[in-house]
Amino acid sequence: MEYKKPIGINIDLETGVIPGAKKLVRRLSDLKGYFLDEDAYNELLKDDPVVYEVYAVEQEEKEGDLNFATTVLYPGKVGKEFFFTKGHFHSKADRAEIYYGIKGKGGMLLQTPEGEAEWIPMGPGTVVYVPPYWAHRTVNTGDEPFIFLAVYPADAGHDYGSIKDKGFSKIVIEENGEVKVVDNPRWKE
Ligand SMILES: O=P(O)(O)OC[C@H]1O[C@H](O)[C@H](O)[C@@H](O)[C@@H]1O
Ligand SMILES: [Fe+2]
Repeated sequence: MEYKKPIGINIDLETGVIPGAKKLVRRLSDLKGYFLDEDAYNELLKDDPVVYEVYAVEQEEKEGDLNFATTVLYPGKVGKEFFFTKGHFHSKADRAEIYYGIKGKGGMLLQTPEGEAEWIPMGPGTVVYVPPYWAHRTVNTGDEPFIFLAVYPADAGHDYGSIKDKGFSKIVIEENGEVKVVDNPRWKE
């Protein structure tokens, strides 16, 4: 039997960087069609800001193994809508996930395949259990980077399809200086 080497690694709690991890950068241009306000999107696209970065330590897609990743989700808005991650179901839909808030302020939108949504506010120290079958998207509702850790089965995979096409049934916006979770006017059943 060949055993893998254990890993012990320090996350930089200020920047979210995991040394040696694979880095993924998502800019606004990678999120075409995701935000409601297309005029605001196109205006901001001139600068094409980085919306989030992911530092992932991933294993082969095998049952029983675990991946982990930090995400640095930058503050910002497209119109009234706060910056968010794309959001996904797992390709193996029954795979669960754990998130742990490290820095900044935000939350998670979760949604069943039938479109029932939940909002869980997150800050440093918040643990979120994402049950099997729930799509999940994180949102930065603050004015500094929102940084968190996620631990997920190595064979979970990402299924972006239906969220890309239909979005979430709720959106997270700023109105009169307040964070509000409201119905998505463009939500399609
Ligand atoms: O893949 P997104 O929905 O864009 O979210 C960005 C990333 O957030 C977390 O770090 C998850 O652990 C990753 O699996 C995911 O890729
Ligand atoms: Fe996930």
